[in-house]
Amino acid sequence: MDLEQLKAERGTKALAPLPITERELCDRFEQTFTAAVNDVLRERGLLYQVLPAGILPLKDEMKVCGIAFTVKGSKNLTLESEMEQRARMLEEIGPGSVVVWDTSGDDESAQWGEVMTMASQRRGCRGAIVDGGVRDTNKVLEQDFPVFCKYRTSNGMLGRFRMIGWQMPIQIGGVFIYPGDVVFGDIDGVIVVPRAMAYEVLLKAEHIKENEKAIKQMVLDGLTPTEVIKKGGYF
Ligand SMILES: O=C([O-])CC(=O)C(=O)O
Ligand SMILES: [Mg+2]
Repeated sequence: MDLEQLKAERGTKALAPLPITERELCDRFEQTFTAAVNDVLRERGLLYQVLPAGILPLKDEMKVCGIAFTVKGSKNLTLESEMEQRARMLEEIGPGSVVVWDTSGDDESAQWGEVMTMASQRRGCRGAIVDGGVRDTNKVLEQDFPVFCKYRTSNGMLGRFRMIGWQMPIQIGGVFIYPGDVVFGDIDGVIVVPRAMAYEVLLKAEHIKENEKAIKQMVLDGLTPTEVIKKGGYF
């Protein structure tokens, strides 16, 4: 076993350079849709980039793309320095990020709420994706901040759950997420695009969006599904 090789593979990698700014990249992804991005990743043989289907937006209209700021935690009854630790995490969130929570499968606590929304939004955060819970839901909704979660609960995480760390590799369902990856969520759920291929995937997703306009026009023009396929269309 080559431990050094494994460490290099799993460790936090230097961020792969992008040919456009992160902001433009994420804004342009948000003009596409997750199904298009999914089709591009499928062509590359990446079939498992989607977070578990139960992680959905608080509102159907919510859409977010951002740079993954990863957080990991688990059920834990200890309280010592929990608030200070959480404050440190929130203060490290950078502009353009989306906070992504690996909760080790938690099913009872809220890892996100009203005040965390306010604090992270002030730091330029674009949204939060939680494989866990959200509370203060009405107050989060008022802030027009996209949040994707598995459930809603009044259970604050203090004394029930705590962070193990942040900006580390995480795993949600079968998906590995590294800090700096591109995460994109809409009404169909959340997909993770490895950073090194993000620009290329964006261009292809934009192409799919354009191409599907022509396919939809064929259907509107009265072509049968068989005729659509013969003309290069698909569903
Ligand atoms: O500790 C929590 O559960 C989060 C919370 O209520 C908030 O951010 O307002
Ligand atoms: Mg609160």
